[in-house]
Amino acid sequence: MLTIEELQVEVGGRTILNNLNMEIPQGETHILFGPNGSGKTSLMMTIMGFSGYHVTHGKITFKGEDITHMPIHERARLGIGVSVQRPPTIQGLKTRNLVQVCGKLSGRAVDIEQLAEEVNFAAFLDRDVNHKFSGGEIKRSELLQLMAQDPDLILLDEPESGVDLENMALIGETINTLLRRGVKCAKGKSHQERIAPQTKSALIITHTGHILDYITADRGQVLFNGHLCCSRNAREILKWIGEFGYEECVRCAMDVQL
Ligand SMILES: Nc1ncnc2c1ncn2[C@@H]1O[C@H](COP(=O)(O)OP(=O)(O)OP(=O)(O)O)[C@@H](O)[C@H]1O
Repeated sequence: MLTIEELQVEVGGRTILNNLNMEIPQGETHILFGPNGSGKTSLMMTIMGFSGYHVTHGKITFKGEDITHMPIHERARLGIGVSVQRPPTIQGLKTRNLVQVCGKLSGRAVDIEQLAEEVNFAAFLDRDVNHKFSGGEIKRSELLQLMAQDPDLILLDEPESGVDLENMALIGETINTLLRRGVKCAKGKSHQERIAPQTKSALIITHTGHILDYITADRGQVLFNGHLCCSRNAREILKWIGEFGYEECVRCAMDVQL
């Protein structure tokens, strides 16, 4: 579904990503780990096509189409959706109207009230986008926009940041719904029951790994200094990072390559 080849990206005159290769097949969820400043958000912004992220080398292909220099709205139409780490406050624009715009991208009729009920967000529809929203409310607002858009590739930048444990179950359940993974999450604990095969793909950035208690990850990857240096089971990676830190994780990956 998504293929990235020899990607080099410059931000603010600095090379942030270098010779990066990545493949996310249809139906797979990949987890992206990496220390602060390693380039995770830059990678996500580049895939989505935000301005300021200049591809100086390499190619990004989505559903067989070269999207390397495609405008952001065309990528959204093609089926890429993103929840960014710190979305802006937009005073004067109601959340309802933004969700409507997202729904139009999906090309189907969207029942905004019903979607909002699913993320316990109906009371926020007539508030300005993110204006005085709490951290958890911002995440729910982002997920509601994604539910309306219904993208085939979902990019999530730290979905658990600022979310309390109870709301984390709701966030996890919503992500599973977005991914078409039928998972039931009892409040306060993770209980997974797969009903249907996943048809959507996802790339999820996490530092804490809490999201892994709620979703099923197919693969984990580690980004270090703008390079992907490890690709294997996400829980194993999380355990090693916790025990030995990123430097050791990178050293181990280099040993494997030798
Ligand atoms: N617009 C910009 N101008 C200059 N440098 C930038 C810009 N945006 C990002 N950077 C730099 O690029 C590097 C990678 O940033 P990025 O946000 O992609 O890292 P990250 O891995 O997502 O970090 P974190 O885990 O802290 O969120 C950082 O050193 C950051 O300061």
